[in-house]
Amino acid sequence: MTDFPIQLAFDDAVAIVRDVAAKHRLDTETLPLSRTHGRILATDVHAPIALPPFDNSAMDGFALRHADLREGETTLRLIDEQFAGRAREIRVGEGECVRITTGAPMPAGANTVVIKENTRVDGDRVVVLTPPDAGANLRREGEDVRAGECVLQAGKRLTPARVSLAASLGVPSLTVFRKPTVAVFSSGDELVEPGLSLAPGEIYDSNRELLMGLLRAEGLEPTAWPRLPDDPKRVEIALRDAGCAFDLIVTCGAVSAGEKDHIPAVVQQFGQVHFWKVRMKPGMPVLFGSLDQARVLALPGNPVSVFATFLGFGRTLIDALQGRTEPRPAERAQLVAPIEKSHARREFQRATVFCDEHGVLRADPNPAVGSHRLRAVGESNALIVVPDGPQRLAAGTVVEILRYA
Ligand SMILES: Nc1nc2c(c(=O)[nH]1)N[C@H]1C(S)=C(S)[C@@H](COP(=O)(O)OP(=O)(O)OC[C@H]3O[C@@H](n4cnc5c(N)ncnc54)[C@H](O)[C@@H]3O)O[C@H]1N2
Ligand code: MOO
Repeated sequence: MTDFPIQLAFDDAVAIVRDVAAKHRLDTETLPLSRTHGRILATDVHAPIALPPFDNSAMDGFALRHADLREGETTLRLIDEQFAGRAREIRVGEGECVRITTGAPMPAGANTVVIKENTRVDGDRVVVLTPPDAGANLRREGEDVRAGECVLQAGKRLTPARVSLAASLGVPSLTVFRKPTVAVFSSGDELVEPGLSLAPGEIYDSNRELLMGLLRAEGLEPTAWPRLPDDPKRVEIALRDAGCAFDLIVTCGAVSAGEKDHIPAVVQQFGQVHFWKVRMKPGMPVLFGSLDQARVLALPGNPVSVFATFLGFGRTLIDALQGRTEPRPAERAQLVAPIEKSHARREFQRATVFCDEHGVLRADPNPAVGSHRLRAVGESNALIVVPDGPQRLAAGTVVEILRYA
């Protein structure tokens, strides 16, 4: 008997990840706007000013009083000019107009802008060739944002558009959740650094680069720890060290049933296992736990399993630690070829997702079988999520996809 769930369903495992991470949500920090890109907002932002902050011209032309215009041509007297920049004290009176540029504040008295191309200028006379509609080419104060409105909500990811919205409101800094610090471990006596030569039985370490890249793609700055040998004491010391210093430990390998799979024992003995082994394929031996101040995501060593478990749990964990409440957009695509499976586990299959000529997103499954076959991951750009239970999915069936490229 264990005091943690084992062999649990994928959705139950995701729920545990979300729950545990929410309880260990990271603290907040206030940063200048330029450093908030990609971060999760921790407090709502209310607009300190309206947007636009004043009525202004949408075009280069002449500001005028619409009531002065007649059918056909109208000649107005050019009395001044107002360019984008500080507002001058100008008033447009009857039969008058003011030269104006895009973004310049509307002078008092004017309510319409005629674009330059619809005029003929002769000294201080401006002939309006065809009358614009009343209020044409104006951008009204507050039409985009009213002062005091909540424009950005806590829990949302700061995209470039959202950061620039804060900038347009004159907000110089934002309070965001801290990014988790991450230690990455690969483990196994068979692993060799690319560039060195292989002795019989050895392989190159590919998972470390895979994890470093996947974590960096999430906006994190992972630290690669020296590779772990298959030595229980060394595994214990390294993981416990990292547990004191990092928010998140991501390991790969040494988590299954082999004699050299030491990671579960260390987490169990010195920390807490939240679950071990999930009904998924590949990635079944995945473990989630806590060690000192860190959450531990221990991924199986097979490269494709690393991929499936990172996309399946890693992203959820990183989001929840950072207080993200805005869900990532769910994506679906139509199968190009049928998929059949007889086992009960949720399966993650490599596929190439593309948009066909009718604008329909389609997923072409990659026929490679085996969680060691990394090449097929590189040749694909998404994982198809094949639901729990035996399935016979015909071509054309709409399936969930997890895109990674
Ligand atoms: N008797 C059982 N055997 C296995 C089980 C099981 O339940 N009972 N599970 C299988 C499954 S499923 C997987 S997945 C693997 C996972 O095992 P581990 O997480 O303990 O990983 P390792 O044994 O250390 O390695 C598995 C495989 O991946 C290669 N590997 C490991 N690290 C790297 C790396 N950094 N770069 C490239 N390749 C790596 C390693 O050499 C092995 O070939 O266990 C099954 N066995
Ligand atoms: O499920 Mo393992 O993760 O087959 O490769």
